[in-house]
Amino acid sequence: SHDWGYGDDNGPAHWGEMYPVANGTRQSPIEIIPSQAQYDPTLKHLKLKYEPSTATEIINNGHSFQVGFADDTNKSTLSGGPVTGTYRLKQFHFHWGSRDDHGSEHTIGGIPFPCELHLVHWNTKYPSFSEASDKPDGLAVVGVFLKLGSANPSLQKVLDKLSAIQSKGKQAEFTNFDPKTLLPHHLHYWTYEGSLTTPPLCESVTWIVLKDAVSVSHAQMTIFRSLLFSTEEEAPKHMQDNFRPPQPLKGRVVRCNFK
Ligand SMILES: COc1cccc(N2C=Cc3cc(S(N)(=O)=O)sc3S2(=O)=O)c1
Ligand SMILES: [Zn+2]
Repeated sequence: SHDWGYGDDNGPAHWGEMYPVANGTRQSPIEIIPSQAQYDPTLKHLKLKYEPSTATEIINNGHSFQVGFADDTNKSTLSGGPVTGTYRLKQFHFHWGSRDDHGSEHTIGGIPFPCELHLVHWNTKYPSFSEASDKPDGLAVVGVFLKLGSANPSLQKVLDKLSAIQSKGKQAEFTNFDPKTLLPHHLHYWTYEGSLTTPPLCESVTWIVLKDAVSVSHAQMTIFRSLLFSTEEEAPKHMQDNFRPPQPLKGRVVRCNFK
């Protein structure tokens, strides 16, 4: 089948041909305009509880790389914040640019960051991740911006593994890692109802985008770009610019838990 990607003939502008929901009413990412966000005093603080031993493997899936987590228990969960109930951590992954002046999916006041981290959680009211993945309240994704600055030692633990998964389809063991070490100190956030930012683009995501960014160095950004979209057999294509541009808000309101 005509595989989706980020190229000229299979990139975001073409996704609607295979996935009509691409033109739906709650698509992601969006441009976040801080002055237009509504402070909601009823929003709870975000409760993230991650157990490092639940990290299992790191995979190059040909679109990004992701660190997967064992989700058969409530050892690594998200609760509170804008959601009701308990959501289990399934995986985290990133989106980044070919240069340091762009690469994130969400933007703030039209400004992009070089990289954006997504921590994907699913609602335990459903029996499994795949059951949850297409329900309106099925997923909660925490988005974290990475801004250029000093090298991030916690991120480096993940980047050190990328040489083992350079090509599409490669995976390696990856455990004893606490994703909390990738988060900023304060968990102030914007939240809105959206979608997966890649096919199948399901409108099943409660987005929780953190206001504070964490650091990444230029040298670390070049390690992201050393990954390949291509398999070992194909002509090498550097994995970069794997982001979808902001989508129409279509009347949605973005709320925040900070003034
Ligand atoms: C059966 O549904 C499934 C099964 C396996 C994987 C996925 N996914 C696909 C895309 C996708 C995009 C995400 S993002 N960038 O918005 O955080 S998260 C995510 S996923 O849920 O892991 C869906
Ligand atoms: Zn993502």
